[in-house]
Amino acid sequence: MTAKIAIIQMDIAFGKPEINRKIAAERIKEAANQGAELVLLPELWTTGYDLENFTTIAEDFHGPTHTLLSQLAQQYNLTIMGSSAEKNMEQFYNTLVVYNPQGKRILSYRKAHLFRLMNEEKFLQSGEEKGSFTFKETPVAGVICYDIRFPEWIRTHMIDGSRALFVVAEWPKPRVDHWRSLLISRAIENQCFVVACNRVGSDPNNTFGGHSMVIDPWGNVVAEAQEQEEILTADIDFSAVETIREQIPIFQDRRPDLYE
Ligand SMILES: NC(=O)CCC(=O)C(=O)O
Repeated sequence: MTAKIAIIQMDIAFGKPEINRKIAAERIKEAANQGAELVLLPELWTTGYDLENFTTIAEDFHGPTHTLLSQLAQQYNLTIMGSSAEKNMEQFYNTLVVYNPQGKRILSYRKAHLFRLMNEEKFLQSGEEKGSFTFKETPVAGVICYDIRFPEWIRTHMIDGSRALFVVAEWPKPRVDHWRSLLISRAIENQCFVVACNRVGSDPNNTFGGHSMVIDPWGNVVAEAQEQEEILTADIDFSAVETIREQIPIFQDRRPDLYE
């Protein structure tokens, strides 16, 4: 099973969902014209880290961001994913959603590991559920930014059979070497594709590093953006995962009796 993936590496207008929705809709159209079947938007792509204003700009699943994603997914026959500010019963979450080509929301994954350096724990609740879903009949998973520093969390998704890990992020430029190394490590140790979308530009507190990437299950970087806005595309062939898992059968050779 093969798929064309598009990563929308974009700047984000701080606390301005309407502007971000307009720009993202244009980029999604461009990606669709390039033949993309799955489009990845960054972490908190509608608001950025304007956490203090989440009381007014966060949305439930009936809000304009979700209506737009559902409509665009159907219009362009695409799967679309990205995280945004979720409001639920006066609680707030950083939530990754996936809309399928029928416009149905098939995943809502709340970020499990909140990042203190960007004050998430002061404003947000963390999630408890995994980010597993199915894309083109293939089990895959999605997580959010800081989550990639927790290999044990990623492994729980891979033990369930995932063939690809999708990551959305707002990862600051000073740690972009960590971003690259962590993503490559997650691909090698889990023998899966890693498809990762970071933002570019700045907010009042950080400058973000870009370097969105597609990595194959051997750990080769098959596509990588630089530090400007860009639509990065790649074709991925999920059968490569089986080939590598047969060559070095780590999932058979694990010793959970020693470490679980
Ligand atoms: N938005 C985030 O979770 C950032 C994570 C990060 O920068 C890190 O170094 O980890």
